[in-house]
Amino acid sequence: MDIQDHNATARWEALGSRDARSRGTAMEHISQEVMRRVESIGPIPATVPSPLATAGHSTSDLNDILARLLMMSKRCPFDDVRERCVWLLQNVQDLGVRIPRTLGNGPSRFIPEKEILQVSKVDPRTQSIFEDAFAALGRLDNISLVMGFHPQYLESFLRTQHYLLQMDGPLSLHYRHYIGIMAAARHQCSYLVNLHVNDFLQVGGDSKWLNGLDGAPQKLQALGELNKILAHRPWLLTKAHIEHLLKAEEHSWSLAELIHAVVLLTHYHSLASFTFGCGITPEIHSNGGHTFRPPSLSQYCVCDIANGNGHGHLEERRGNHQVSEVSGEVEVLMERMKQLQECRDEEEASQEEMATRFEREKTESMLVATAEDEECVPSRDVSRHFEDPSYGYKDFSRRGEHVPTFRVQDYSWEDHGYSLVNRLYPDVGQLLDEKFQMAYNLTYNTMAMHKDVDTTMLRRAIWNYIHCMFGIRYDDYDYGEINQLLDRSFKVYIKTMVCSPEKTTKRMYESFWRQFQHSEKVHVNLLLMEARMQAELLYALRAITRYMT
Ligand SMILES: CC(C)C[C@H](N)C(=O)O
Repeated sequence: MDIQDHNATARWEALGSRDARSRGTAMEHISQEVMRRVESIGPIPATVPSPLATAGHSTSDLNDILARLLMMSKRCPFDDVRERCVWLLQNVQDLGVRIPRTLGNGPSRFIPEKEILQVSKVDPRTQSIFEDAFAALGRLDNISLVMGFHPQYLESFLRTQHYLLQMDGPLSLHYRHYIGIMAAARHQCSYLVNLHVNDFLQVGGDSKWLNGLDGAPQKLQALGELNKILAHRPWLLTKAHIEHLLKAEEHSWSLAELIHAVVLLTHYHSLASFTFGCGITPEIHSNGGHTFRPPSLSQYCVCDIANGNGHGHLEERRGNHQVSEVSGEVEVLMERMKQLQECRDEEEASQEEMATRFEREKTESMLVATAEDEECVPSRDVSRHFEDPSYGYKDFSRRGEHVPTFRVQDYSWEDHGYSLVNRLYPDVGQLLDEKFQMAYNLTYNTMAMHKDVDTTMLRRAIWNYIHCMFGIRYDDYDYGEINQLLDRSFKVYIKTMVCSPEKTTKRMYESFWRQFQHSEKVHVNLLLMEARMQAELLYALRAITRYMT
């Protein structure tokens, strides 16, 4: 059974059906084919180092199937399918074939697996969100599992993503996934690149395009420039860039197509931020998610070690020591919030003073160092084909760069961006708006162990700080608050995660907000991701509006 084979694919997809009978039939077919395939290879003693290597070409298909079964046995939200997959893997193993096991410890390198929701133990609402996600894409990915800390948000996120990728829209399906690949590759996010390479091939995309942007149609090649600017310096976008895409004679984009592309690009840039910010691990069934080797070998991935992520235990121990040093951190922060609240009512700074505070914060944010100097291991996956040597990442260091100020009074999401998107790509403006609001307003009124706290001020500071890094200014916000509420290590994390997400390390994740819950750090990631997406969108939409008028 070839995994790309159409019938086979349909059968895997049927495992996501809500109807238990269809799932049962699909599972029956899969079981028979797996067993047939195993028998055709013949019983292989488990002592042979790579048991399937001797059996030639067909083994890689079998390996893929086994990896997929392993993924299903852990991640399928339907109990019956999970149980059958475990049973099937056991049977295959009994025949003397080595089955894969998962590498790593769950969906995130930063968050212990036991703290993340288990598909088998969720409340009914989350269960149904997981089932929908599974039915739509035939998987429940690690991103969704980690977002599962915030089911309300997850629902809105998945609804939007489903609409952008699978529902009626200006762009064809393979274009959508290809644009996702281009965007994720800008940040060397092999996790997202791998996911969408699979999807791209599944919807009939041409594998030649995967050799790099040169292999893709000119129309997509032309999007490369927009992709780069949006990802790294969106304030440089002008109407000339838009005109270039819309007026290219043969390979031109329609306005509606361009909006679709822009939304996809910004969605995947910011999702790459989330992926690195939460240390999302490779999916079980893709490269790096499982291994056929026995335990003890390949404990660490070389790249983890190089990134300072290989010393889990050591860091944990060190972490415990630090807890005593930082106790009180939350209380100090809460005290500051209280004071700011009180002062707010007293003094009003002048307009000039407010503008100066913004400029100061913006300039300072440029100077916050990311992990630029740390060695970064070049990734060896498909994303390297998309790199453009003329646009090295070093060039994108924002240190000391002048970013012009963008006044929300002149162009805002609510008054301008939203309606432009809705006009050209119906419903998407609405979906994005709901998602932004969801992220912006989400609160449980908690701060670490404290309950009944109004965290508005803190969440506002985070959102506005990200927009400030992009030069976006709200006239009525006092940027002096940011310095009171966000400390240095938090700013380093934010800057890295937003500007060069691939450089986020476990150490950075651990060194900010040490007393907060993991769910709160994921919450922070949602704010960062959505604020970044909105900032990029604002620049792109403003350029489009300027072109149109
Ligand atoms: C990001 C956190 C400060 C959010 C906080 N736990 C809340 O419920 O509002």
